[in-house]
Amino acid sequence: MTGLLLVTAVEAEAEAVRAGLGGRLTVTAVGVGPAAAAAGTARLLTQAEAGGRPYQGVIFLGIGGGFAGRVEIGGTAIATRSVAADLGAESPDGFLPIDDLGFGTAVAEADPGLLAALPQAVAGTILTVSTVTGTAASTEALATRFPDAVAEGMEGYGVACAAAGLPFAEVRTISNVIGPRDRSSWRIPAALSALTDVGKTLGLA
Ligand SMILES: O=C(O)c1cccc(C(=O)CC[C@H]2O[C@@H](n3cnc4c(=O)[nH]cnc43)[C@H](O)[C@@H]2O)c1
Repeated sequence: MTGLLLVTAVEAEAEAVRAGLGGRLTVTAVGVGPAAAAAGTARLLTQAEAGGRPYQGVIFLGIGGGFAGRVEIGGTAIATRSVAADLGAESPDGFLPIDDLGFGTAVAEADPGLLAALPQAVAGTILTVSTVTGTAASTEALATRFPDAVAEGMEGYGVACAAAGLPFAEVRTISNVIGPRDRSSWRIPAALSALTDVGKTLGLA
């Protein structure tokens, strides 16, 4: 596929994707968290537009946490939608997303055309969080609010906002189970290897 902007959060993820792409597309690290990733993506899109070679779509690729029983470590999750899980307001009656506050939407739908170019994988909602989930209580709260959520990361919704109407998709390869924080249990090499496999699929599309 030509004209696609591929972005990751960090350089190690970009290198992993590049290893699979075989030079057929470029991939750029745009920063960790929704704000940095949105700003970095917007800059790349603006530069391409100014250079007369606008992108036709944006795919975010990165490692992420997976909900237990929904996706395996080393597996791949594809977002049917990217949802900013902590964008809204707390209330005594529970969390209120910005959709309920009248400030737009916390939901970015994936583009069906881009999904068709991605490998077969576990599909579902991928949550965007500014704080990595790290307790049993917050994991349970998210799993209850989002029964179809398969994974979480820190950039997807931000990148989708920067894409501003361009086709968008998010891919997460799973480095860790979402739950009580235990950094020693993260399997980053397995997740990076899976990102290389995703890159191979994209390089052939
Ligand atoms: O330490 C390393 O070698 C290394 C290599 C590649 C990536 C990393 C990161 O820590 C990337 C930060 C990135 O990870 C995403 N992430 C991963 N697991 C979760 C999670 O459980 N909840 C939320 N985000 C997660 C996140 O999108 C960060 O951008 C380290």
